[in-house]
Amino acid sequence: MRLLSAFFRLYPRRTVLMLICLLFAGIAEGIGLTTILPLLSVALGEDGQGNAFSVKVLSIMEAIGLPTTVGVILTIIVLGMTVKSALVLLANRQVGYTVARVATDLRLELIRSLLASRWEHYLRQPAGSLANSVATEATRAATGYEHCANVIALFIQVVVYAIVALMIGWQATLVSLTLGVLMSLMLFRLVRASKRAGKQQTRLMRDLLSRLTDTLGSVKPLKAMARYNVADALLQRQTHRLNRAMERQVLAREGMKAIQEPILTLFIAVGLYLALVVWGLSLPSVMVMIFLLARVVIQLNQLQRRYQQMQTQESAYWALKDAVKSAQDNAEPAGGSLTPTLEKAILFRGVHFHYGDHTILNETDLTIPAYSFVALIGPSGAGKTTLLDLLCMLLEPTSGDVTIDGIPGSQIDRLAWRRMIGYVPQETLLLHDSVLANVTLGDPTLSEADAERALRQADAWAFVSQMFKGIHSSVGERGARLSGGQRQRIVIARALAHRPKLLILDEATSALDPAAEAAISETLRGLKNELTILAVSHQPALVHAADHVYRLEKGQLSRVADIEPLHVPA
Ligand SMILES: Nc1ncnc2c1ncn2[C@@H]1O[C@H](COP(=O)(O)OP(=O)(O)OP(=O)(O)O)[C@@H](O)[C@H]1O
Repeated sequence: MRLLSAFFRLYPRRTVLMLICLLFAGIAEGIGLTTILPLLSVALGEDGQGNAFSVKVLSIMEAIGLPTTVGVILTIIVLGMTVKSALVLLANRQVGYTVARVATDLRLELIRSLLASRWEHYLRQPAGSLANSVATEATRAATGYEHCANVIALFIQVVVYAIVALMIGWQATLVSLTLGVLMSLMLFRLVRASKRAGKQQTRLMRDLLSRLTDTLGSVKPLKAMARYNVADALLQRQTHRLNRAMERQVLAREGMKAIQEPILTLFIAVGLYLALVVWGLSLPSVMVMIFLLARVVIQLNQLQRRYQQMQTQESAYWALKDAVKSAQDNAEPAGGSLTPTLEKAILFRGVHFHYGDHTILNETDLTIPAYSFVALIGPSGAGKTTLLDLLCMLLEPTSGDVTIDGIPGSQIDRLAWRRMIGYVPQETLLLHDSVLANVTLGDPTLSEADAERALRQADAWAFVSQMFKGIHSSVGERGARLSGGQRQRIVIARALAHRPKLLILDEATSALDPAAEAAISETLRGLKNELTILAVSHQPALVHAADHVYRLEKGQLSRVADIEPLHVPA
């Protein structure tokens, strides 16, 4: 019931409304049911000599001025059931809407909290696991709410039937109910088995999708080296384990179904034997009892099955909530409130940064004058990307300060600063969409003209305008219809589309041939009047286009005075 209280806290209005509808539906049904026995008494002409319960109901009807005829009693039964159905419909509507809401809210909560988390935390999240949470777990968690609502609805119905049955013959009902509850306790092992299998499903599904996403992301080398059977074997192992978890769920669910009915029927038979033979109740009373207790049996069956399903799905909800909580615990600290400008310079002063005991930057000083072109070189793993991450305020220095136009990073509105940056990463990730969508990323403030300008600046317009539908042509899955160099130019255009004040290029031209790289370097030099450029590169043309070149090595940053002359092939 932890799940119910969690949903109640999240959706109090909807849950209360649903509960009220179900409660009144139960009362309406109860009123309908209480008149079944009096109906039989009247139909059999017992007229005041039937059992005590019928006599009481009929006298109440007379007291409120209702004729005790078969027609009136039947009308009460029909009305009771109609009102009950209408209220159940209202309750189910609330449940249906809430189920959709639960899934949407959980998805949004997870995505928002992850995007607002620290960069180090985000990097630790496997992409497949995130996709699984958004697709599978959110849906399973929402279904959990549906099962939870059904458990409550069935519980109310069982209580109503039991109350009416108790009024007719309390001993027989009590015996049947006690035996029914005993049976539920006996079958509880199967509920626990389902819960365990559900938890396994959640964990295995996460692992499988993480592995699948990684494998699909690197399928080309795997195919080229004929190594995909290794990945395939791994995926198959995980899929089989998942399959076994699902089989355990089916076994527990079907086992419960198969065992429940005969045992409950046996208990009802015991109750009826006692009613008919031992306590000698009248035949109409026993007939109504059969009807009511049969309903109690069916509802109890369903209640336990729904509870079992709720337990199976519950783990998805808690897994999602844990992921959200962990992202929230790792939320980026609130930055400053000052609006940044970039008119003077970016300064690194005595910046120190380490990953664990691995020092990346050691008392580093760096000046990037506004409207200049700075290149950063250094061996692989020296910490160049880390320095860029510090500049984007994705990471924070362990000590020292990064200032923008004299304002320390901690006082700057971090999001406003990032909006001033155009970032071209090492990996060129394109969406399976048009060139235009890839450049604007769906930003409604960017027009087609902005995209065209950016494509021209990135030296991409020549090949884009040659494509079948020009800027509206699809780039294919991950940009598969373009060459590596063309993909890089699209990504550079994306970084320039919103007219950034600082352009950061992290090995952004590594896939270009020397002539194309020289052309882009020239274009970038031409942009210097509009923005500041920091390029991490080993490419000669970019390094030669820069005003200042720095080398990062073993945690130390040094200015490179002389660059070898550049030879660009004709
Ligand atoms: N999130 C991380 N956690 C721990 N260590 C990391 C993390 N990111 C990078 N590193 C380590 O920090 C060092 C610097 O990495 P970084 O990516 O900044 O180097 P780089 O100079 O950009 O390398 P390359 O030129 O190969 O891209 C590397 O040794 C790397 O293994």
